[in-house]
Amino acid sequence: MSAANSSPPGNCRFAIPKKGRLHEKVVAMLKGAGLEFRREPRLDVALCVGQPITLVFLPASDIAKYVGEGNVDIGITGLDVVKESMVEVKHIMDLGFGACKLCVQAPVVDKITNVEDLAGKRIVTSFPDLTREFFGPLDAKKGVTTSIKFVSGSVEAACGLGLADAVVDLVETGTTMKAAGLEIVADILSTQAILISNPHAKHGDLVDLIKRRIEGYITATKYVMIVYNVSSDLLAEAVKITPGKRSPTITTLDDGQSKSVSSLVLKKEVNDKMDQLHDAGATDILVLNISNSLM
Ligand SMILES: Nc1ncnc2c1ncn2[C@@H]1O[C@H](COP(=O)(O)OP(=O)(O)OP(=O)(O)O)[C@@H](O)[C@H]1O
Ligand SMILES: O=P(O)(O)OC[C@H]1O[C@H](OP(=O)(O)OP(=O)(O)O)[C@H](O)[C@@H]1O
Ligand SMILES: [Mg+2]
Repeated sequence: MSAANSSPPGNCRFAIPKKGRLHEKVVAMLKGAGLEFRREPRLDVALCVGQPITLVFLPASDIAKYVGEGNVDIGITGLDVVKESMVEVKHIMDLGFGACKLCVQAPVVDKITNVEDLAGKRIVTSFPDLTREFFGPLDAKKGVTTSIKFVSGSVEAACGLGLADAVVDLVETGTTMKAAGLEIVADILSTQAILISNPHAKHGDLVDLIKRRIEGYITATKYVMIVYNVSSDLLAEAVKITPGKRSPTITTLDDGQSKSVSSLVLKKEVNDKMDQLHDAGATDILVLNISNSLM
């Protein structure tokens, strides 16, 4: 690394995907978590503003290995990458994006319903170790050896090209699989983006700070604050609808008859909750976005 592309000694190193579909989501998440940075063009490291943290931009598929081997302290990548890398890392938290499944897929025309029928055949994949682990017991049972070949991308094309009888690859919407005339025969793993650290990471305090900041951001994006007024005799029913994350905040209005209630509600449930509160007699119902949180 050149001087401009190196991390100051003593900084916590934090690896994030340099491109691909996880990159933008991770950058938006770090910004929301108050981990601001300036990245110069073409440089793969950037210093965080106000924290001794160096961001290191790496291919998503390499990040688990860097974290596991201690070259960086903490990182974000897919669970699929972590499992395939077969390294020991600490799984700190799920991040709630980048969700997809790793699946065995075979041509629809072959009508394969039992994955055991593929044991002993030719599989092409970007996940050779997970594929070997999956087919190992099936091979042992049948006394055959499945051929597993690695390709780095465009995996689904392998069957059409006559290179494979089936593939193992990620399925998100299923569009790529269907376009290639394939269907799912078996699921191997459900994956999403996760935060990982080296089990012996030196920067425990900074790892905790990153975890706390990201947790706060995730909570803020998942919840909204609902505020409403309700007469004292209807309060108990209304509070059942909005019990909050811990418990609701209840204050008495100046009229002495009514209460004002504020409570955290899951964003995806807020419209139903508003309808239910209206039916329970609540008025002046407001929904407020949360920009950040620390629980
Ligand atoms: N539809 C998807 N296909 C592949 N990976 C996905 C998908 N959705 C989420 N992911 C996650 O994103 C991770 C990185 O995949 P992505 O394809 O973005 O990186 P990449 O392969 O480095 O980029 P590219 O394909 O542009 O070279 C995967 O390991 C997986 O955890
Ligand atoms: O179910 P879908 O929504 O269609 O997504 C799944 C596809 O996306 C990924 O490929 P990517 O776009 O990364 O291209 P690549 O094969 O070049 O890696 C993955 O390897 C699948 O091919
Ligand atoms: Mg890809």
